[in-house]
Amino acid sequence: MTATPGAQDPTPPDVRPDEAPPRRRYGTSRVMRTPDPEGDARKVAVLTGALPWLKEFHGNVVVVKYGGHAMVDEECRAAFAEDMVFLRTCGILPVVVHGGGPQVSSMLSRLGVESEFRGGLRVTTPETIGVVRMVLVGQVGPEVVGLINSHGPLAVGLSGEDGRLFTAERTTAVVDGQPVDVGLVGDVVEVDPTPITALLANGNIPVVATVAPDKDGQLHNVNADTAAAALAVALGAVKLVVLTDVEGLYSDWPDKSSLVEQIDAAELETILPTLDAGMIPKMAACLRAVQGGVQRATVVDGRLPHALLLEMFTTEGTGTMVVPTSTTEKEGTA
Ligand SMILES: Nc1ncnc2c1ncn2[C@@H]1O[C@H](COP(=O)(O)OP(=O)(O)O)[C@@H](O)[C@H]1O
Ligand SMILES: CC(=O)N[C@@H](CCC(=O)OP(=O)(O)O)C(=O)O
Repeated sequence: MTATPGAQDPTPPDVRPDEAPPRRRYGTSRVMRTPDPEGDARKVAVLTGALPWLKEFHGNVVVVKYGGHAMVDEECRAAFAEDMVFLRTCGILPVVVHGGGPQVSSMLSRLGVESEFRGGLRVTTPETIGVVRMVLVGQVGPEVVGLINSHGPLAVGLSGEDGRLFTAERTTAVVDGQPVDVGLVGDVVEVDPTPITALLANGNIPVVATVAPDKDGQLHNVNADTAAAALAVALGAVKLVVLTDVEGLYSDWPDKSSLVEQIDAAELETILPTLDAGMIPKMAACLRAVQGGVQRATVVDGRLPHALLLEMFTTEGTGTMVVPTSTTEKEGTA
């Protein structure tokens, strides 16, 4: 894969929230606060605790994969949009790669086409690739852009086709260790990050839909986890955060007490062939990201409002964090 790293903009333009909070008034109308030293101490601890992470991420690219299953309810969707504007306002450079698998499946079912997945990848035919593009680029993408822009007019949508952001190459799924044909499904073999770096330099939040042409112009369906990892590597991102509909990776799925808090690349590579369905492309993407130089890749529960902020700005973090091989710390790895 060819890539141009180092897309960071160390001096992002001043990005202001759309409205300043109301000022407390002094003078004749006195504000009578109920004393709450414990509450105040907690607030101060949260704010000062975030400082090391704000410093670490400032001016750096963070790729956020927003899965179709994480776009669950209004509260979570609004929290996601607020979080993106929060990051940008702090001088961090979020790049959103969105999914939309459930939305594609629901459109196909309305058209009388049953969805089939193998090894976590949708079997995509010349007839259905148009529907995939229509839903991802024409429906889900604009919805995510609109959501973010209702909290600050920063988001701009594009797809792997725009400015030749992605070049795809036909790939196969892996089922029981064997390659299986899934039709017009691609892997990202080349990234030209110019359209993204231009948007970042302009203070925008790029929102990427994951269809991409191959070198002959044939459109392919690219799994959004896969595309997010390729983009994170190409942009030299410090972090990949994958928002989904589980707490993280369970070592003994579906046993909910088996959540993995941290796993290194070597260990993940060993267990990857044993994983199921949607977790295959997700964990393969995290592995690809850290092996490609991204410092941390984390799978986070997108059903919890602001889980992304918890993950990024607290020492404990949340979800499952993938770290490069031989990094063993948990403390201090938000
Ligand atoms: N070991 C595992 N740990 C957690 N989830 C798993 C595991 N194996 C399979 N899954 C399934 O993978 C799903 C997440 O993948 P997917 O549905 O593709 O999400 P998204 O739309 O966010 O990309 C979970 O909802 C869960 O049902
Ligand atoms: C090849 C392949 O499987 N493409 C995915 C693209 C969307 C996606 O990845 O959406 P989620 O992140 O919501 O699962 C699909 O057609 O469903």
